[in-house]
Amino acid sequence: MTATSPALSSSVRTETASTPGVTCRNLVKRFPDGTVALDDVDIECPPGGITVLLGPSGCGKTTLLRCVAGLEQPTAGAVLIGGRDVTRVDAGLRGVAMVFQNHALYPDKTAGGNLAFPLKMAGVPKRERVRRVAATAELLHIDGLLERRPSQLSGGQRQRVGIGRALVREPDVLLMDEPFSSLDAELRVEMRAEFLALQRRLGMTTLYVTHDQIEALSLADQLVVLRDGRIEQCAGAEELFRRPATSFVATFLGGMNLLTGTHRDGRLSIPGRPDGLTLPPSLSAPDGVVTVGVRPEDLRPGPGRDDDLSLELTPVLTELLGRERLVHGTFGGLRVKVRLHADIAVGERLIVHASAADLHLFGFDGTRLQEAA
Ligand SMILES: Nc1ncnc2c1ncn2[C@@H]1O[C@H](COP(=O)(O)OP(=O)(O)OP(=O)(O)O)[C@@H](O)[C@H]1O
Repeated sequence: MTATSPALSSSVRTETASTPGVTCRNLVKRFPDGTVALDDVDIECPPGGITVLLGPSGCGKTTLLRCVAGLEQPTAGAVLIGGRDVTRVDAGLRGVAMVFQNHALYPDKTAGGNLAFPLKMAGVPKRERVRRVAATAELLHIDGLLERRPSQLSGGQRQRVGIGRALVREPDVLLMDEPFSSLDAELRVEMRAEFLALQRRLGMTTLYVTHDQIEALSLADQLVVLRDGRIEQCAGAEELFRRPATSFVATFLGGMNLLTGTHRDGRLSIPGRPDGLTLPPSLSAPDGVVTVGVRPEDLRPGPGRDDDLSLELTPVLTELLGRERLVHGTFGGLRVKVRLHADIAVGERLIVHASAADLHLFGFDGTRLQEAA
């Protein structure tokens, strides 16, 4: 079955001749040393939308981009662009451009020279080259910097040139591999917003790799979480955050607390807590090993209500986040994080509650058990 998100942003275009989507069909990539980087990956990237690939280091994100770009040949499966099978088509003929984390600019060329280079290689006549470089530079606000070499540019300016060098080719498909991860936090947020506005304006189908969950949530029309070369979940960003399909997705996106124990008759026995935990009556969990998930921001101090889950924690560490604090506590042998507005002393008793509606239930194999959360 092809993974495609049911709840995509309205800004995603329907497929037209000018905006092809990208399909990865049963992609497998096994490297000569036996490493399986992609294991039967099916993704449908909607035309004009941003599909974000998210997952831990080594899960296959870059390999997937490289297979779409044509820089890597898959061991099995196919890549389709606009419905056309391009698996055996040269990278330069796919209508795809890639932006790398480290910009990969030519140090000896000026910014303008870097922008013009891919056009020169493609045999674009000089007049047209000059026109396109000027238009791209204006788009990215680097028109005053075209005479400078990369060493004379700031990190953000260099990355603008990197993006410009991809856009100047007017690609149908833009592939971005952690493009802003080397920038400082403030600039990263600024560049991300600028890129989003630009992508919405130009509407090229985009595959975007990131480690950063905030970046993933803010950019994705469709979010794909990869784990060990396989798709863990593919959905719209909000859907994926609201209803993670597995406990892995739940912890990876939003750092959900997972309380795993053995359930019987409304009580969850947890290692190190012989008294266990009483589950809210409305949470219908099967008997046996289950995991109850709750996000740090969904736990609150103060009086509990009838259908709440209540936890008595021992705080072991607190971190200041700004207005809030992240309190790391223990509950038996489990670690639990809570976001609080007030400070709390380490070692002090802390009782927190969560509404049943904010709880997520996963089975012994980590898959989601309940439909609504
Ligand atoms: N040329 C190669 N030969 C052998 N194994 C490789 C090769 N390139 C990548 N791998 C392996 O394939 C797996 C996926 O690598 P990939 O670079 O796609 O992961 P990633 O999710 O992009 O990681 P990161 O976030 O750290 O960049 C890893 O186990 C990696 O070691």
